Amino acid sequence: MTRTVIAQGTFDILHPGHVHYLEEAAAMGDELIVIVARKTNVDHKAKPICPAAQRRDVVDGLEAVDEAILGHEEDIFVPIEEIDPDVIALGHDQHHDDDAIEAELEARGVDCTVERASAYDPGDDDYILSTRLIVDRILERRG
Ligand SMILES: Cc1cc2nc3c(=O)[nH]c(=O)nc-3n(C[C@H](O)[C@H](O)[C@H](O)COP(=O)(O)O)c2cc1C
Ligand SMILES: Nc1ncnc2c1ncn2[C@@H]1O[C@H](COP(=O)(O)OP(=O)(O)OP(=O)(O)O)[C@@H](O)[C@H]1O
Repeated sequence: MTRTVIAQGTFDILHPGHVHYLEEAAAMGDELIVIVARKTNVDHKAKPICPAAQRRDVVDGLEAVDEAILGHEEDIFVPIEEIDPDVIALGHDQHHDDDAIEAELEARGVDCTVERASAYDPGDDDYILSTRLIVDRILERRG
């Protein structure tokens, strides 16, 4: 049986931290589906610069990813119910609470484990491993 893994995030300006996260998530199963967040659901930080369809298309092009889809606008558990995954891979710094997600999955009858991916360590202090920090650097150098 195919073991399906879900990863999720904004993926506005891609960097090697994203690649690491998605490769680690893919290694948790046989198939990786990525849910790309809608702008309306990005409310804990600055809104993404790139349109949702563009962010989805770039993530979809990564080797580790079998399919990238746009998230639901209102209820983030609707795609999860439809896909019925075996694993949800949370990013190392994703603000979601593991226990709260597990409780919601149980309430909706989705039998799925929740795992945390690790932070990427490239062994090089020059790497910029955050969309926000890339934007800050652009403004500093080109603004
Ligand atoms: C299990 C799970 C499912 C999600 N599904 C959706 C979704 O359907 N639509 C959406 O806009 N955001 C969804 N999100 C939320 C975003 O992927 C994301 O966590 C947040 O909006 C952006 O923050 P981040 O990039 O810092 O993680 C989901 C998050 C989790 C943990
Ligand atoms: N350096 C990193 N190492 C491992 N995973 C990462 C790293 N950066 C981002 N991720 C993961 O990639 C997913 C999507 O990240 P997101 O789109 O929020 O980018 P971000 O660079 O963390 O954004 P920002 O810095 O603007 O908050 C999240 O699950 C996040 O944990």
